[in-house]
Amino acid sequence: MAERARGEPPKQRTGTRTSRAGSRPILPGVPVPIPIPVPVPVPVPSSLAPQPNARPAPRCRRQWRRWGLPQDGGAQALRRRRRRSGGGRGEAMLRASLRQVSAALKEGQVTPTELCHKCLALIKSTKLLNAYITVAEETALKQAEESEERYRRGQPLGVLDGIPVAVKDNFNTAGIETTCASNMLKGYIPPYNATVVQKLQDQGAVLLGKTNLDEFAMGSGSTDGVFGPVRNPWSYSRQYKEKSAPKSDPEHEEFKWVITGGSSGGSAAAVSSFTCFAALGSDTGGSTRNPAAHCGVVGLKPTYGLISRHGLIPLVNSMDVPGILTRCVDDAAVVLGSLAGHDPKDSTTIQDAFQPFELPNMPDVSKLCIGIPKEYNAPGLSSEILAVWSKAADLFKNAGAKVIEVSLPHTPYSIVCYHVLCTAEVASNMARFDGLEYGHRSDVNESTESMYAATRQEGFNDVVRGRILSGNYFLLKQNYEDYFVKAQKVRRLIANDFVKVFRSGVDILLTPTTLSDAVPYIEFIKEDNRTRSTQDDILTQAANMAGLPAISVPTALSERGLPVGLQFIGRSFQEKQLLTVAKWFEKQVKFPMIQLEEVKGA
Ligand SMILES: NC(=O)C[C@H](N)C(=O)O
Repeated sequence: MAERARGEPPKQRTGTRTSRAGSRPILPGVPVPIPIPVPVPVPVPSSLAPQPNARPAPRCRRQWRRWGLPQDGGAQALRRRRRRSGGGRGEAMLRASLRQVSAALKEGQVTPTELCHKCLALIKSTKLLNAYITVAEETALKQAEESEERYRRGQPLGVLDGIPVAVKDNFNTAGIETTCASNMLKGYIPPYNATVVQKLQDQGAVLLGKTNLDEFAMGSGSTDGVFGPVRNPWSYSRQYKEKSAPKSDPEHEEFKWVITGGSSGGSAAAVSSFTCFAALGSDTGGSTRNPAAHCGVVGLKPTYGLISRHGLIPLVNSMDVPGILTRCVDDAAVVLGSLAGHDPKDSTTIQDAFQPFELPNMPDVSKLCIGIPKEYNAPGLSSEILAVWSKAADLFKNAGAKVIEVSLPHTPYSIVCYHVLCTAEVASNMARFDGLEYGHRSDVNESTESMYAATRQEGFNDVVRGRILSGNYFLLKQNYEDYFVKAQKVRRLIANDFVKVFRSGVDILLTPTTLSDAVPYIEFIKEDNRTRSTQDDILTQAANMAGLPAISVPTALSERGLPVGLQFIGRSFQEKQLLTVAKWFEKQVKFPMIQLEEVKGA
């Protein structure tokens, strides 16, 4: 039976409603004006050093050390790492990439059970991060033993055989509690696996547990779940502590830590803190890419329809996709290969079988056209992120790619449009939680109506109830045309913007993922985090409304010593091209991983 690791209860939010920009409240229904981009001179973060000759980075020991990328499938490099780290079996493995650890498992350098024990121990010692809601220790060890048996007997192996993974707690897992971080579903043990969970297990993955999130994935902070907020592992990094952790704030000592972003913050923190090698998130308006950017990991949102949603507890059916969080782009390609393809249980999935692909070792971007959408220089974008973005564009130019400014003119409407469509679908999706079919049922029983009302009052937090209220308002007969139908039309315009740009010859769009680096929790709860969340999604929502694939790649460390990610958006079902460009970029920027010792001290 699954054992739970839970954090403190959510803290009360206080304070006034202001936007991140500090001055510009964003009201539903009011389109956001786009400012003329003003170039601001800012220091270039050192981890994004200019690369005048954009040759692919040499595949040398130094590069491997920084990135942990495999040179020989990874086994040889892992042996070296183990020697350097004093020979601790498993310990050095934790920082390895999924591909490296897979090679090490095949070479017998480590066994699935050793690896599983190491991950479980690290989950315990990093409990403060609150990344996991449920740690499925028994199930994980059983799966690891089964995998070990397959290795021992020389049986056919899956691509993820013996590799510890984690899954966001809004995917159904047979026999393991699935809560959506909500009182409504506490204690719910699904009788079946989501298709993606089943596919992970079919490939031999070891499921360590279920990761924390905002209630029903509504939010961009991972602060709004019933099991408490998730802490960003980078809060404990040397860089952050030296550069910006508030020095004296005894009253709020425990809130120096920064948020992970969300809503898949638990998954991002789990991958970033080395407790698993890959994790599933979900992405409806940016919930995989946003926390990936804040936690310094790769976050892939695939094309809508490429991966089955069956068993993912729905938020916005027309936009939800399972997301993939890994430590490098190559790993994201491996996980994508094991999840993608038609599912008879989800009629929105592609009909064709998906051909898993390997990314080229030396990606070449010199023949590509990279589009820089000017509207993504949105209100509230920090000057530091603007600088990282423009530096990244220079990298592509220096590599011989054509880099042009493009316009996606309807982007400013995406927040409003998303708000109407999201809440309308939320209102309809949440109707099933009525105290009869699933989850919580109130003791109030004077009448059916009072039971319904009390169940939903006790079961949902105010973010969820707020969205249900807005959604029902937009769906009222007298409002439907003015809001829902109009938003559908705007969604089409937003999608058409992308079509036009890609038809004009642009291969990939390059944008920031978030408006700023992660903020301390204490600051986050002082402001109205819903306004902040809404704003934060402006750079990611449009890809969901257009159904396009997008990936956030960790790029630089901010002045405060926190990760900054950039986003690439590709054409529908062109994941191979998208990931190839992302891999090239990843090799150029050499983003530093956090140290295992720093995380352990969390
Ligand atoms: N899962 C998501 O992408 C949700 C999105 N951040 C929202 O609050 O609607």
